[in-house]
Amino acid sequence: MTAPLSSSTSPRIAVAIAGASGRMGRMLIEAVLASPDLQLSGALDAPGNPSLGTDAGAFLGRNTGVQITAELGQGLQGADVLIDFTRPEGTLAHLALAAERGVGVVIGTTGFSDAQKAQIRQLADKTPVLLSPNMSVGVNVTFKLLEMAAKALQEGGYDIEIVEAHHKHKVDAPSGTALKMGEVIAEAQGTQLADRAVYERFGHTGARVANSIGFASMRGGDIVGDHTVLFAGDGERIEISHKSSSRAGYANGSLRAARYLARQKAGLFDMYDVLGLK
Ligand SMILES: NC(=O)C1=CN([C@@H]2O[C@H](COP(=O)(O)OP(=O)(O)OC[C@H]3O[C@@H](n4cnc5c(N)ncnc54)[C@H](OP(=O)(O)O)[C@@H]3O)[C@@H](O)[C@H]2O)C=CC1
Ligand SMILES: O=C(O)C1=N[C@H](C(=O)O)C[C@H](O)C1
Repeated sequence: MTAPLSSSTSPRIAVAIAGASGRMGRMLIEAVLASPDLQLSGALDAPGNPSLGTDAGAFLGRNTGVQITAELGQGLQGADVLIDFTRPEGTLAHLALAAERGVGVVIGTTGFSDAQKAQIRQLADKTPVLLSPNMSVGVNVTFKLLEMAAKALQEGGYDIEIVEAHHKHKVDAPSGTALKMGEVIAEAQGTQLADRAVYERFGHTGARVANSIGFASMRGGDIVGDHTVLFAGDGERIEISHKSSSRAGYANGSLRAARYLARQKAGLFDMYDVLGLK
């Protein structure tokens, strides 16, 4: 299963990647292959994907000996941890088999419904699962800054707006990160995002609803991921922004999450656990 490293007594962590030919899948394969403590054990992609049957390292001109497959059992063979950046329905199918086999799952996929999140929580009773809409260290530190700002700015009538921009291929809006920012802020103020979120404005909207949290999404070109939270008061405004210029931060965070999950028993975790921010 996992081959020992020649220079170390610890066995390498066997990592499978789902969404292997996607934007994140490729970043993750490259990052795993560059990590001496990790071993690529499997690569999954969607049925019908043109990459099926090819070597997972072919896009790098490398032969890894791991073929991309749509057969879940084969993709999870020998894995300690699966890292999944696909779509909600794919992730849930992967997680169901991983939970049966006790394989840990790092979930980067966004766009889950509340019912799908409940299924993830249930399956996390059987295997360690880490769910985070953003694996980058910087974004998770930004969540903490927002927690502090939301508490400090609760009085004084500060209006809160969350603006995000992503590449033209992104299929969900608002981004998972923007929604999480809204949840963090609402919770820090002792409220629920569902009671405050305004996702659309068009036409004669009337004046801004007091205490609402507004969302706006832009899509275009190759923007990796920008998020800004605006706290707009009378006579001043505060903006807290994070901008990703590369997907490497997401991949590196995911590998840290995989190393963390490999040491856990069943349960649901997030990047605060990995980064010690709880
Ligand atoms: N948490 C984080 O830090 C980050 C999260 N994301 C999220 O990760 C996800 C993937 O993003 P990205 O890599 O840009 O997307 P891509 O579209 O580039 O890649 C998705 C991959 O998953 C495959 N796939 C799609 N549907 C299924 C399915 N039902 N079962 C199995 N495989 C499937 C796709 O195959 P095919 O093309 O054949 O459909 C493709 O190979 C998104 O939800 C995105 O929001 C992205 C970046 C960072
Ligand atoms: O689809 C993307 O690209 C990204 N998705 C995540 C999200 O929805 O928040 C994370 C990051 O912003 C990139």
